[in-house]
Amino acid sequence: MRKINVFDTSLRDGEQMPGIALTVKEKLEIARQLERLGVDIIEAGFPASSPGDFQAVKEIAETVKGSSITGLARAKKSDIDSAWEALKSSAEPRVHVFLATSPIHMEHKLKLTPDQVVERAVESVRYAAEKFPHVQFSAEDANRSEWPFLKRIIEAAIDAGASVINLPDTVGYRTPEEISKLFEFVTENVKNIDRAILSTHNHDDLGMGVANSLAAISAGAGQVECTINGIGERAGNAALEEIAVALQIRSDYYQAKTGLKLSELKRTSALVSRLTSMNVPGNKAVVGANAFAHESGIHQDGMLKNKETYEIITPELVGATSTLPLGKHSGRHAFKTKLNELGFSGSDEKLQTIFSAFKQLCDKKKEVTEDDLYALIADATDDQDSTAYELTALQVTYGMNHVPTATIRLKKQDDSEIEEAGTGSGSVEAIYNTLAKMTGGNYSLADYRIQSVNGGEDALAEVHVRIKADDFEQSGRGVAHDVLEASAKAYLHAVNRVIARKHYAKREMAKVES
Ligand SMILES: CC(=O)SCCNC(=O)CCNC(=O)[C@H](O)C(C)(C)COP(=O)(O)OP(=O)(O)OC[C@H]1O[C@@H](n2cnc3c(N)ncnc32)[C@H](O)[C@@H]1OP(=O)(O)O
Ligand SMILES: CC(C)C(=O)C(=O)O
Repeated sequence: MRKINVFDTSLRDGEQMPGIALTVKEKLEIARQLERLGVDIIEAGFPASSPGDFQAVKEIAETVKGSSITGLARAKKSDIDSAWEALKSSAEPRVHVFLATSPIHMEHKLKLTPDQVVERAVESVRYAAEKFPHVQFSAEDANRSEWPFLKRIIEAAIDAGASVINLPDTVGYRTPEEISKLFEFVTENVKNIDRAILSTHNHDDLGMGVANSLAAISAGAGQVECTINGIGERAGNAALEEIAVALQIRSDYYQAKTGLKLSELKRTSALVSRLTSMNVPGNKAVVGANAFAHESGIHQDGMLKNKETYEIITPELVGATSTLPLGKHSGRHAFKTKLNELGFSGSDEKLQTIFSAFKQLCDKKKEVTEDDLYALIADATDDQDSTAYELTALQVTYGMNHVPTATIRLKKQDDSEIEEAGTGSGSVEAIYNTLAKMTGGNYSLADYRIQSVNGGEDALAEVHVRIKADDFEQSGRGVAHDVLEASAKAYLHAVNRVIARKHYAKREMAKVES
């Protein structure tokens, strides 16, 4: 098995993604996690580009010692000097010098002739090699460059001191077959290539970033450049987690491995997503929320019988867990398993009744939660406790310099009514204090959210609450034209559900004991 060096550029090319700007502290936090993940080289930034990036690269170089740290520099002495100042304290100072080699970049962007580009590359690599023990040279837009010119500049860069040669597909233009041919050409024709490691760096404009990286590895690349969650300029870079897991799962095919601790992938993805505010799509390979979620009945049945029927990656490998979410496409096997987990041990007939109600609910609701399942169980098991209390009257007095007071009347299951008044520092708190007193529960409010239904002046208020009761939390929902009435209903809904849940658990326990 060949060892492939993983070069993570989330903090440099990844940060070039529109909408991302990381602080020094955030970059440091990500770098520490990349080190934990076992990344070989972390490209921490572009020191000459801003004082903030300089500082981030410097602090990462000073603190992260388990991975090699590098920084980007144009083919310019001042950029290389800046990189040296930022990186000199790192364990193995390493710089990444780049210069474009495609006709369009040389002529229109750099305004240099090919000869001038070679001269500038050699001068810069030589200057960098006087300071840094490791110099990487990237031929920007290599994949749209002319091959004889690439051969010439790569040989010159290696002779000038580059030990890594990167051939990026800067604009994500190539196909896997074309990338393979380029790497084969370079391996076979560059006369001093045995003195350098070849690296691949691919963008995802045509959705082939990962496939191109894997093709380059097959064709001889010893280093792969990628980012967590595939963040990066435009459509992003090749995703590190996808490359790493493909190499692991298909090691029979690629005959190559990385030194990554794959069980850190999910955590790393979540951290990068949180700090960059870039959501990971649910269907994203390896780290998406659905990557190990099986909803359809036939798949769930297969999974329950043998996980290998539908899972080629064990979720534990990447630090995730598999789930069988219940929804419109689920079948009886998974439904029964879930209900048993929730403590249901009723007859098959009861189960069938609950399953039918569940299927009807799925046609109305996108997501069926555990609370919904408890409610379905309670309904089907003749549990009348699901509405232990009903709100029949509510009055709230509020005024500046007055203590808000709520007066509430509730109807109990035996049709008797109770009334109580209570205060709070605000109107909602007054209602909740009063309801807690009346229902006798020891509840604390864990979450309170309000939204309007339909908008407009006559919009309904919809309130969602979560209350904490003993060792679990229970949600409740209330809708009314008035915000305070919706708030009271939501709280009472949650209390009724707590009571129903406790009764259900008690009855199941009694069944087990008898
Ligand atoms: C493929 C890539 O991802 S490359 C990395 C791209 N990343 C970034 O650009 C992010 C950070 N960049 C920046 O903050 C700024 O662009 C800076 C600080 C680097 C430069 O800013 P400015 O001096 O204002 O220049 P500006 O960005 O407008 O133009 C780039 C200049 O660098 C030149 N240049 C571009 N690449 C290179 C290179 N590899 N080597 C030398 N010069 C280069 C351009 O030709 C242009 O030069 P000119 O001013 O003589 O026309
Ligand atoms: C600097 C180089 C490697 C780059 O980011 C690219 O070509 O995409």
